[in-house]
Amino acid sequence: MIRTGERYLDDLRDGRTIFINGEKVTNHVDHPAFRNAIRSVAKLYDYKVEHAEEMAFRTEAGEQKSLYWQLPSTPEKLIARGHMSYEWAKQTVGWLGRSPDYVASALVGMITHIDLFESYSQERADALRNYFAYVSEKDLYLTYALINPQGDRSKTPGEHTKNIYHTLGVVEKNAKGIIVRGAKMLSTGAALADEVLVGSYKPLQQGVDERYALSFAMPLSTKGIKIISRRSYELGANSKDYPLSSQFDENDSMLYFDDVLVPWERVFIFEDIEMCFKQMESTATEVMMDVQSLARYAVKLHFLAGLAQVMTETNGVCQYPAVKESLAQLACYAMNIEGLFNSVLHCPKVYNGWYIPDKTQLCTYRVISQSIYPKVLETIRKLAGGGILMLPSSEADLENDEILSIIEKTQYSSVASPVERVRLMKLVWDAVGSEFASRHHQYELFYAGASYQTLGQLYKQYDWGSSKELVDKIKGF
Ligand SMILES: Cc1cc2nc3c(=O)[nH]c(=O)nc-3n(C[C@H](O)[C@H](O)[C@H](O)COP(=O)(O)OP(=O)(O)OC[C@H]3O[C@@H](n4cnc5c(N)ncnc54)[C@H](O)[C@@H]3O)c2cc1C
Repeated sequence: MIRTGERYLDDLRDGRTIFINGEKVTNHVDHPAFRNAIRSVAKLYDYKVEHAEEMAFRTEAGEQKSLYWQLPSTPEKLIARGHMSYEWAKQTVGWLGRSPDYVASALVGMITHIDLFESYSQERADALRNYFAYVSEKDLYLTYALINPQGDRSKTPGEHTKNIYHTLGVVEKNAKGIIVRGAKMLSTGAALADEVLVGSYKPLQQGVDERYALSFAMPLSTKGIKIISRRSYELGANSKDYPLSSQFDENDSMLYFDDVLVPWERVFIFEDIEMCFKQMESTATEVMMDVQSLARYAVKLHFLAGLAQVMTETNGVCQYPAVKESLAQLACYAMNIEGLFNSVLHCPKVYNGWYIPDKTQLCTYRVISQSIYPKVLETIRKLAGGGILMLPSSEADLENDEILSIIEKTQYSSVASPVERVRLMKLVWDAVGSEFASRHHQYELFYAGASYQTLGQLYKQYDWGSSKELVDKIKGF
């Protein structure tokens, strides 16, 4: 089936344990801290149903499924899923990092490498295959939690001797499954998704850290899973004052597992450090997710370039050569990423008959995206000047006749009305200066790993041999 927005909202009323602002929330779907972002996701589901021709496929059994569950058995299928992510990203103008196609793609990347899981354990591979069939059939929305809480980064989790369950680990195993306890650092979308996929992606030490070397998936409503939400940016955010925060705050939460039973049929890796590493490094997990990231990031950069252009038109500065250069720089960043997106879709590598995006190109994307984003923000801030602060405190000011009359006299633009100008500048602030914007800055810098990691991956992946051959060629003359 392909899920509708309504079905998603109904399913999400699952009684999960979620805390925010000192409160245990009972109905998070309608709670003012989460409800708008949840409805933005519901709209994505509806958009997909309305565009099922391009966003869904039929299985051999004739069943209709969302396109992000389709395995890339032909080059066209890889291209189609990339275009689907791009279309979806356009619906949120690139501000929802973890739309449901993100972690679904990670699972697809594991299934294309199911042989690796089979060589590790037939039972665990069967669990993964059955889980994939289940979530794709129900069209569930997954988040993931890979990274361990920082604690002391000079130590591995097992060396946190004051509390070895600071990090999520196994307490015991029994005939039914495993009992796990401890935290995962962040799970973006934990308030929005149905289930969480857990993995481990920080160095673990053989003989010390086996209890943390796990991968499994569970519904977020499972007894014992406690979702500790960060501050909500949509809470109290008027859509006119905060047009992005109020709709697309996808939330990041710490997940605490308070002695949670994970049945064996949901365990994909058990106490195996090498396999945890391979799950991310030797499958298509990351590269399949990265296709969604690239699509979203390209759309976001196009949006930001467009926003800067409209802002400079409104301020009457867009004709200055220096301003045009800054705008061209923004267009250049957007086109650079757009080009990489197209290249990734059209230059796959073949593995076991699957068309897999090229890892070197995607490692390059991660590095470039981290270095571009701060520059984009700085460019827009420099173009903005003080106009993004010379603004009424809130929409309420526009409803006060005395203040409105002053706003109408002072928010001058040759191309926009005073109120249009206020609304535009509020949008710019929400994109580059608000707490939501700041969180996005941090997201783009870290969601794919810290820069020492992304650069390290690219260093490992790059074809140094071919580069050196070029050097040898010229050395010979
Ligand atoms: C907004 C946001 C959303 C996120 N969502 C998710 C999510 O949904 N799921 C998930 O699993 N994770 C998520 N993350 C976590 C993200 O994957 C991590 O932030 C990232 O992997 C980096 O790990 P860290 O934060 O522990 O930083 P650390 O590893 O602690 O690194 C922080 C800094 O310390 C220094 N440093 C640390 N170790 C080294 C070293 N060995 N060598 C050199 N320098 C070092 C570097 O300066 C580095 O930038 C999210 C993060 C953010 C910011």
